[in-house]
Amino acid sequence: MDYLPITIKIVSANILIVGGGKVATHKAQILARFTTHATIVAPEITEELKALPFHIKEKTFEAADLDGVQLLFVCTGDHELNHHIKELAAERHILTSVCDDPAQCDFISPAIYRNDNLTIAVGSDSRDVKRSIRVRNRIKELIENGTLQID
Ligand SMILES: C[C@@]1(CC(=O)O)c2cc3[nH]c(cc4nc(cc5[nH]c(cc(n2)[C@H]1CCC(=O)O)[C@@](C)(CC(=O)O)[C@@H]5CCC(=O)O)C(CC(=O)O)=C4CCC(=O)O)c(CCC(=O)O)c3CC(=O)O
Ligand SMILES: NC(=O)C1=CN([C@@H]2O[C@H](COP(=O)(O)OP(=O)(O)OC[C@H]3O[C@@H](n4cnc5c(N)ncnc54)[C@H](O)[C@@H]3O)[C@@H](O)[C@H]2O)C=CC1
Repeated sequence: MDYLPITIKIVSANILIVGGGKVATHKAQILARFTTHATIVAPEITEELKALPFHIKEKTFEAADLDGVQLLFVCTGDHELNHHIKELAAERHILTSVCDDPAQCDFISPAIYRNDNLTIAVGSDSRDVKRSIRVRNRIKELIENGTLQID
């Protein structure tokens, strides 16, 4: 067990997503349910991502983009670049998640079901993300069809 499940107050945190493709978009869409305060940096950014209320920097990543960042999602499609960004972030003690390398993640994102203030977060210690999604979906279904009472 390498991961402690905690919930982090992010309302005024400086969050950066590097990458603007499919994965960055799904991370940003989930993040947008919790905050309007985040920055995206990538030379190519999807229209769905641009539609979110985040600060968009349409350019190649530079080390200076890490200035003041507290929580970092590294989501480019380039494995070597992701690794390099993680190293720069580690020097700056920034909590970092690397989308294509669980072993490099300081934190990992669970599959979330949220109902008002109740959050159910399912994780597999990064071992089996499809299982986490499956179990979250089952819990959601049981709650929404009334089989599992949460009140
Ligand atoms: C370790 C972790 C790190 C992290 O990203 O935090 C990680 C890593 C990887 N994911 C991969 C694949 C996919 N991940 C998703 C989706 C989600 N991934 C999420 C979490 C995590 N993913 C963390 C582990 C959590 C745990 O402990 O179980 C979710 C739950 C939460 C979120 O992203 O916020 C979110 C669901 C959101 C929702 O439904 O609400 C989909 C489906 C989709 O995209 O639709 C696919 C395609 C699957 C397919 O192949 O069908 C690959 C292989 C890439 C490859 O092989 O190329 C890696 C890398 C690897 O494992 O090596
Ligand atoms: N953690 C997760 O949940 C998942 C992770 N993955 C992994 O995520 C990785 C990314 O996949 P996609 O988003 O589909 O790739 P993609 O090709 O759609 O997007 C790549 C993004 O990286 C950006 N980029 C490239 N060079 C850059 C630079 N120098 N600076 C800043 N941004 C740069 C591009 O502009 C583009 O926006 C893959 O390696 C895949 O294995 C895939 C599915 C889910």
